[in-house]
Amino acid sequence: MTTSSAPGKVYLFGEHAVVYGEPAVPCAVGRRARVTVEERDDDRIRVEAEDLSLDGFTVTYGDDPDDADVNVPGDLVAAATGYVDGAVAQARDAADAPDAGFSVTIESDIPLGAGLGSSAAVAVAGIDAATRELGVELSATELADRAYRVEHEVQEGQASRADTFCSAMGGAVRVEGDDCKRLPDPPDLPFVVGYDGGAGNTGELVAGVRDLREQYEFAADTVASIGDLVREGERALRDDDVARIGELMDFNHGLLSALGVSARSLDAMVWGARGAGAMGAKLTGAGGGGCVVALDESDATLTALEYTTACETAFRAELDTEGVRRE
Ligand SMILES: Nc1ncnc2c1ncn2[C@@H]1O[C@H](COP(=O)(O)OP(=O)(O)O)[C@@H](O)[C@H]1O
Ligand SMILES: C[C@@](O)(CCOP(=O)(O)O)CC(=O)O
Ligand SMILES: [Mg+2]
Repeated sequence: MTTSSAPGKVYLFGEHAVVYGEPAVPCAVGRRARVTVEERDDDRIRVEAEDLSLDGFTVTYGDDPDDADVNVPGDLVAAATGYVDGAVAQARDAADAPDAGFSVTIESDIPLGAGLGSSAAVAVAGIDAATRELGVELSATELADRAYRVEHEVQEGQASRADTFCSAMGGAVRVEGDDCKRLPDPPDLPFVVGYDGGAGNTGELVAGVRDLREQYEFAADTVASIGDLVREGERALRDDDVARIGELMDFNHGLLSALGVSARSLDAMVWGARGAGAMGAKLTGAGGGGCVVALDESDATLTALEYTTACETAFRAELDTEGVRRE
């Protein structure tokens, strides 16, 4: 039995635009997905995922999800288990063990589909645990690359390396196309997260931005402007200028909103945070519902979010310098 964990993340800047080759800066935070894998003596996969939105289920299946001995349609199971299936496929490939079967248990304190990168954390931790269970050790960069391929496939060919690289390496990272690196000395940022209790569908939201970008030149310009904003943000990070970082987060939220990926609940939380004096506030990740991230050293933003109707829970998040971890 082998267990690995990997962190979720918040985007300081650059989600969505990063899919089109602009830079982005995600930061790993101290909420993790833990994946435990045990090799089976048959070729089946059994997944226990209490947090999955199919009301918590246990499912056993072979190659065909329609065989699943669970009382829900095969395509629903396939959608919900896409990242786990992808992780298993990557591990089988890496270990040259195409018929390996696994019992997989997932425990996570990252809300699902909320922009905190639960999918990347599950993919990274899942590949690491499953390959180690088969006696193969991959480096963090190999894990990041294989987890990226999983996200790329599940998100139907539209994914960046940002979430998976950040989850595998930890810390604050910079991703631009295939060029991924850790930022050497990021400032200490007082992250506050507000969560509306909902979720957005990453694949659909990414497709919505792609369509707008194809339809309108000014939407393509908006994506390019996010790239300019991220480059300005990198200068602010180098200068430890937290006030400017916050101002740029506000601007980034506006540009994401123009691209149609915000939501009433996300806007309400952003304005709740700003009203409480946060240095900056924006949605994080794909949007549509889920989380916002704000910067505030004091407790004012946390308290204001707790009193914002749209907000289900609010919490502080610390930068997690550790990526994938062998438990
Ligand atoms: N605890 C978990 N157990 C099983 N699968 C999970 C878990 N957390 C995340 N996932 C997978 O990741 C998907 C959510 O990923 P995504 O839509 O990209 O949102 P995000 O990455 O922002 O959380 C879920 O539908 C599920 O397939
Ligand atoms: C919208 C996007 O930039 C980030 C998605 O993040 P999340 O899955 O919502 O946590 C997509 C991507 O980079 O693959
Ligand atoms: Mg995701």
